[in-house]
Amino acid sequence: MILPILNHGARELGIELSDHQFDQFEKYYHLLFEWNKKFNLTAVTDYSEVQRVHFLDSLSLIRAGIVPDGLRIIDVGAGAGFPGLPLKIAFPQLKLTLLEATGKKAVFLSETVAALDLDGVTVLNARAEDAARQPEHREQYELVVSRAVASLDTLGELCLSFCRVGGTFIAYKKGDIGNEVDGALKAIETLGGRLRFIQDIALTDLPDSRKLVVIDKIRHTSPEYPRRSGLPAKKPIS
Ligand SMILES: C[S@@+](CC[C@H](N)C(=O)[O-])C[C@H]1O[C@@H](n2cnc3c(N)ncnc32)[C@H](O)[C@@H]1O
Repeated sequence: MILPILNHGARELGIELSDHQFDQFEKYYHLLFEWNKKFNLTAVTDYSEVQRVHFLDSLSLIRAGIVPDGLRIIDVGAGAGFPGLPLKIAFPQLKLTLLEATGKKAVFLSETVAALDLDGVTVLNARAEDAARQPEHREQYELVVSRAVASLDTLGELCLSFCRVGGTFIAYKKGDIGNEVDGALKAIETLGGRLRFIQDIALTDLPDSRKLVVIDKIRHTSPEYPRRSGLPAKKPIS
C-alpha cells in the first residue's frame, strides 16, 4: 500500500521508503483513527491530511541537514507520536525515547510501538521537568526534537537539559516566529545552547511556512534547570 502524499513528499526530501515502511505508516494511520474515536489524540484524522501535516512534517527534519539514523533521540511532548514515530519508521536504526506527560497518550504510544513491531523505542510517561533530572536521560541524547508543545523560551528549558554537549535540539515551528525566536535567545544561552539557523521547509505538499529551529548544545546545562514542573511555562527565562 503506497500512501501517495507521503510517497511524493518523502521523495522530495530524498527519503526512499520500502513497502514494509509504507505498511507501517498505513497501520499507524488506522490506529490513530480508531483511538481518536475514544480519545482526543489529534484534530487531524483525514487520510491525506495525516500524511501531510503529521507524517511528512515529521520527516522534514532532514531539511536541517541531519540524517537521524543511529542517533539517540528524544521527542519531548510526543502526543500521538509526532515527530518521533514517523522518524523511527523511516530511519529504523535510531534509538528513540517518546516522552509524554498524559497517561492515555503514553498508552497509545506503547500500543502503537508494539503493533508496528518497532524495536529500540522507549515510551516514558512523565513530565519533561522531572525526566530531565534523571541521570539516564539528563544530557544523554544526541538529538532532541519537539513539535507544538510550548513557545521557544519555555521549550528550551524543557528540552536542552536532555541534549548532550555537541548534540542538537530541533524545534518544529510554523508561521512568523521572528519575535518568538528573539525572545528565546537569552533562555537558550542560559541553558547552554546556541541558535545555529532556522530552516524553511518549503515542500510542495507543505506550503504553510513550516520551519525548523536548529540549536546547538555548546555547554552543560546548569543543575538548577529545568525548574520545577510548570515553572518553565509560567515564568519563562528572560
Ligand atoms: C499539542 S500536543 C503536540 C503533540 C505532538 N508533538 C504533535 O506535534 O502532534 C503537546 C503535547 O505535549 C505534552 N506536554 C506538554 N507539556 C509537557 C511536559 N512538560 N512534559 C511532557 N509532555 C508535555 C502534552 O501532554 C501534549 O500531548
